[in-house]
Amino acid sequence: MEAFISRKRPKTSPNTSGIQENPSPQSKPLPNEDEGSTDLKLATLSSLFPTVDQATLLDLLVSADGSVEAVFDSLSGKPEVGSPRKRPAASVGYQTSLSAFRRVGNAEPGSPAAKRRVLTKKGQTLHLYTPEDIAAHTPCSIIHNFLPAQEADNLLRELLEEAPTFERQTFKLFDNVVQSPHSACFYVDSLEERERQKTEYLYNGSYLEDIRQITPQMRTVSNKVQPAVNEEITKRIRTNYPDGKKLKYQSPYEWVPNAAFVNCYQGGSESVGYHCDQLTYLGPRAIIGSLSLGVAREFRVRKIVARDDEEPAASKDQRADAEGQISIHLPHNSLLVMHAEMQEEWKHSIHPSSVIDPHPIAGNKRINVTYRYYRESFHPMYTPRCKCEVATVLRCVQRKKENKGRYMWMCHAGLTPGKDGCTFFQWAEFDDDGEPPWAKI
Ligand SMILES: O=C(O)CCC(=O)C(=O)O
Ligand SMILES: [Fe+2]
Repeated sequence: MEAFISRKRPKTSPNTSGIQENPSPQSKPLPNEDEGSTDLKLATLSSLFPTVDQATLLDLLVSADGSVEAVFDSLSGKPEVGSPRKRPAASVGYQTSLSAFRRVGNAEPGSPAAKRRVLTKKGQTLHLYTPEDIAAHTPCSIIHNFLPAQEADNLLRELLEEAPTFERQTFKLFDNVVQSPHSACFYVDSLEERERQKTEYLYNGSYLEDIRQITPQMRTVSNKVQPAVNEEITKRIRTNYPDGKKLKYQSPYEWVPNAAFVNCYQGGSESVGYHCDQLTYLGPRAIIGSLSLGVAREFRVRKIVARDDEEPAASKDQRADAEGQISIHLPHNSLLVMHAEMQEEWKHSIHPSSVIDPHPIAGNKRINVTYRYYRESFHPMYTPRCKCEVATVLRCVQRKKENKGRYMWMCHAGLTPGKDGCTFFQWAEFDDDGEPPWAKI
């Protein structure tokens, strides 16, 4: 079984704008290596169960790790698996929950142990659509149709007008200077903060020149994102974390968005590669609220696999693929919350796509607003400085088993194109709430 999920699915994006979507997207065929085998399996199952719709069969195939035999068993009346004929029709066209079909073994149904069963396999991609599946299998939660339709459309229109002046960020990757394969711009709450940002905060070793003040519409939306994200955080702690307690270093205080990166992806080829967001100004166990507008795209996540120092250096791809990846589908007007486990333990990306459904307002563009909480105690005037005389970056050890989860301050200048930087290194200490020692002084 090479791969089990086709990226094809019934075209079902909700049309919240009330405008007719273009029924014939101008899209190139997708060179999808998975397609043949999955389609063949679906066709086989369709011929065996002509009354069961294709979306249900695909759900079942996913939950059965691609085994036609297991799906056949399930549909032939095995007790663990609910009868798909009794399933209510999905109100929107997303995949209905996999959980109804999951065999939970000895774990209590719905318990974190049952939920956290690894569904992905080496080299494969598990596609998730429903809030239940996303919360159960990733460190994220999603709210579909987050804003009133008109408000989402208006914000999209406004940001589409701004987007042509956005720039591609440049950064240093090993010895090369590379450009991000999409454009972005940074927005902050006030003009004073804009000035502070321009002169005090480094990003990839440089000061940002184009920083804008959030628009009144962005502020209104931010005021709605704030309580929604806080509610999701509370829910996540209660249902997913050991003993229903926040994680060590996670802030117990309210999440207050005061800055936002707005990203624009024009066409399916624009993307962002696998990365973790910078914790330098957010602190450990940061939480991010990410609003998607326009064209629906795939947000892919994968867990970082730690390794021993003695282990022979496996190839990067081998390690990356060790647990497969998960694709979260982000439709227009969805709010994704990246929870406290995300930045330290997982990587995320926006996957390039050969096929997109044009959006009635945005055409081939996707706009994304990532709301962030810059914590005062992580202002660069407080954080350690290196020999280059600039504030350092905060990193978390992710791969080396020995120190996994420890934080460190490192020289920023090594990230600046044209600069080498120094070798400054200092372990970072925080209290249980993620506050640095100077916060108490
Ligand atoms: O476009 C997205 O949904 C994600 C963007 C992202 O990862 C970032 O801004 O750090
Ligand atoms: Fe990111």
